[in-house]
Order: sequence, then structure tokens, then C-alpha cells
Amino acid sequence: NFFFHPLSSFPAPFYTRLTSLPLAALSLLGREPEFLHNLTKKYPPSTRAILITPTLLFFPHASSLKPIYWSPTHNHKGSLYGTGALGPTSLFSTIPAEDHKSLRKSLGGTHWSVSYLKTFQEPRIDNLVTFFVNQLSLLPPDHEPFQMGEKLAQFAADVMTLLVFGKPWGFIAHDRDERRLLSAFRESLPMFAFAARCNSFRELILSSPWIRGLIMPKVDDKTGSGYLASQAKLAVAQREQEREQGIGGEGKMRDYLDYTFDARDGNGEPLTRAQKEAHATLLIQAGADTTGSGLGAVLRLMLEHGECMKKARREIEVADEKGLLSTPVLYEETKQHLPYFVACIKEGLRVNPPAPNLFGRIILEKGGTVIDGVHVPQGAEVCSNPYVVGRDPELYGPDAEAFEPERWLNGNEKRRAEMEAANFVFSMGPRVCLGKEIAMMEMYKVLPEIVRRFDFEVVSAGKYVDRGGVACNKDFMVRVRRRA
Ligand code: HEM
Repeated sequence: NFFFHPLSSFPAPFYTRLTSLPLAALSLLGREPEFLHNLTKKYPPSTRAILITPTLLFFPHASSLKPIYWSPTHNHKGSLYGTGALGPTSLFSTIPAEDHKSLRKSLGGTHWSVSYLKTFQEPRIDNLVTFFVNQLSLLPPDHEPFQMGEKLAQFAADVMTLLVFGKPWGFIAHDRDERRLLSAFRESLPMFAFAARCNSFRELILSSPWIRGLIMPKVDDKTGSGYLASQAKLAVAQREQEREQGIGGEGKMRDYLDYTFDARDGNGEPLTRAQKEAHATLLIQAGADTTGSGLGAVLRLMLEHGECMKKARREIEVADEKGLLSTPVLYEETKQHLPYFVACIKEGLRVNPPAPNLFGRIILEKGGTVIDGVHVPQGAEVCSNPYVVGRDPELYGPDAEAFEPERWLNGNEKRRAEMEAANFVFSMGPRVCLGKEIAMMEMYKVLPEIVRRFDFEVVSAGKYVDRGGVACNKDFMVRVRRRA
């Protein structure tokens, strides 16, 4: 590793050059994002890439994102995805670029676009926003403080179960983590993140069918991802039956499971049952806790920065006085009439990205390639991380670490366009998050609506904590009071 490895000439602390264990351990402890950020600061700004395991090259600057993630030739995912953490292979865990391209073509489509969402799904999300607000309104003024981050994650989980299966699972109605969907997922992630980074653990231990049998979720589990997989199985079987009987399909309110029946693979064949089930499972896993984390982080940061909250609330009041906002607020209204609130959302996601993970890609080009001015040999695994590139002083300036929504509104237009283009919260390029617009729609609706309706008493400020690549808002405790 020190002398003969093709990546040996890249800068690295001796311990990351020696073994992948330090990074894996830091990830297990939830310290990876800060570690990478601090590591970046230890090298001069001219350092474009750092070796963070003996085989993994990390690019900390925003200028590296386009060459890594937009290149059709490096769309091949890296070993970080090889743990099977999310169950059977899905769009997310499909490694080869070509296979991904064809699966994405079949599962993508206009039903992921903003205009589709506004027409067909926003009214359904409105019902959940109203229900969420009503449930909070029922709390007595002296109620016990509760975990606001959890509440918002439960809202996001209801939205996802509604959009995928046609019915929310009742997270908001029962005020609990139904079937431990969120907590079981969170508990499993650090171990899988460890396995993703620690080459020997993954190759020697996780590849054993016996060990996999022990730790992987099972469809007869009564909770967590195993239960989710069993529900996806059941739902796919039911839809098949309904279609055979001529019920459902066209004309019916369509949810995302329905669209897996329309999807065709590269040969024009329908997806297999397993593919449909894996996709439904993936959408919930990828879209519930991540969106919940983002919702919690934005609200937490706004409350932490009282001036921002004041400004955002004033903006809502002015828009309300002019009669510009519906109840609940529509996506388009937030976009048009609440620019400061939108800036708070962008800034919150930049500072506390919900998925502060390493997104690895393999360089397959013959002779290697050049990324951010450095030559990377063929076969190397490269990655970046939204927490670190979101703090790149070259793009965001000396106050890159501060929460300053104004940066998205004021100043140089060219710089703002560069910031938009370098937004890595949802990744970018051919493997960009499929549900980005759904997540943004949730943010643009439920956050302004609760800020409009409630005062928040922060009992415990809470903090941003990484748990195996998905962050949460730990101990963010509030009391809420309905505003007049
Ligand atoms: C704030 C919330 C969210 C964040 C931060 C987020 C982040 C991401 C990121 C970073 C990726 C790319 C991973 C990679 O390159 O390997 C991704 C992929 C994906 N996300 Fe999201 N996501 C969010 C919400 C959602 C929602 C709501 C859904 C579903 C409706 C969703 C579905 C997916 C899917 C299916 C993929 C795989 C796409 C592909 O590989 O083609 N995500 N997400």
C-alpha cells in the first residue's frame, strides 16, 4: 500500500493508507463526516484528492463533482454498494452502469416530475399535512416535550407509504414508529456502513451465507425492513390479482407500485415480481428517513437561528396578508411567494445533508481519467460526500460552515448558479435521487405550514448525527403552541 499500490502517490494519513479499518470504525461511530471535513483542512487547498482507505480516493471539492458524477463512463458503482444492506438488488444497488441505465429508463418517467406531482400527488400530500397539523393542534398547551425530528420522520414515512402503497401506514394517526420501520432501519445502517468500508469484513465475513442469514432482514419479521419486504410482496401479489380480474390499472388513482407494472426492461419485458417488490421496498427505505432527516434539520437550524425564523415567519405573514397562500400551503406558492423560506430549506440541507454518505464510482476508462486536475488510474474507486463538498470554501467562501440562508438570495448571480449546480445533497448525474422532487415537495409544504401555525419552545436543541450514511436530529425536543 505504501509503495506499490497504483494509488500510493496520493496524499493520505498513514493509517488510512494502511487499512480500511479506521474509516469503517469512524463511520460506525457516526464520526465520518466530521473526520473527512477535518482531514480536508489538514491539507493545503491545492490538494484535490485524499486516500481515505487503501483503495478509496476521496474528492473534497465541489469542482470534482461534475467529472465524477456526470460522466456516463464512471457511472459504475463501487464496492461501497456491495453489502446488500437494502435487500435484493434494486435501482440503487445495481452496480454496472449499463444495467442501471436500462432499469432507470424503465422505472423513471414523467411520474417523478414536479408537474405530475403537483397535479396528481399534491392533493394527497395535502391531506396528510392537514392531518399532521390537526394532530399537533390537539396537544394541550402544557404537553410533554416531544422529539420533533421523529415526528417529522413519521410524517415523511406516512407520505412514502401513501405514495407507494396507496395508503399511509398510520405513523401520524398512532403517533408512533409503525412496525419500527424507521428505528430498525437506523439501527441496521451503521453495521452495513462499516461493512461497506471495511474491505476484509465485507469480503470474508459478510459474504458467508450463514452470517448473512443471521443479520439480514427476513420476510417473516414482524417489524423493520423484513416486515416492509413482506408488505411489498403482499401488495405486488394483490395488484397482480386485481389486474387479472380487470380491477385497478387505468382510471384508478395510481401510486408508485402501479408504475412498476407499466415498466418494461431493456428487452421490452415486464419487470419480475422480485424487481417490483425490490423497487417498492427501496422507495420507502430511500425516501422516508432521509426526508424526515431533512425536514427535522431545516426546522432545527431555523429555530437555532432565531433571526432566520423571524424573517421566515414574517415572510409568511406578509404573503398571508396578501391572500397568496392556501391552506395548506401549495408547493408552487412556497416557490413563488416564500423565497426566504426556500433559501432556509436549501441552506439547511447544505449544512446538514440527510445522506452524508460516500457515493463511490469506479473509473473504467482505459488509461484512467482526470478528475479535478488529477490523473486517476483505471480501476480506482473515487467518491465524494455532501457534508464535505457542501462546506467547500472555494465555492461557499470563508463562512462556508455557517447557516446563512441569504447566500442563496444575495450577491453574485454567477456564484449562485454555481452553488445550485454543485448541490450534491441528492447526488447528481444519471444516478441522481429519483425522489428528489417528492422530498422537496414535502419540505415546501409541511415546513411553512407548521411555522405558520405553531410557536415552538425548544426544550433541547438537539444535534445532527450521522448513522451509517443517513443522518438524524438527535434529541431535538420541543413543545408546540398553536398560534392565534
Ligand atoms: C431529503 C431526502 C432525500 C435525500 C437527501 C436523498 C438522497 C439520495 C442520494 C444522495 C441518492 C444517490 C445515491 C447514490 O449515488 O448512490 C439517492 C438515490 C435514490 N433516491 Fe433519494 N434522497 C431523498 C429522498 C428520496 C425519496 C423521497 C425517494 C423516493 C420517493 C428517493 C428515492 C431514491 C432512489 C430510488 C434512488 C436511487 C436512484 C438511482 O440509483 O437511479 N429518495 N437519494
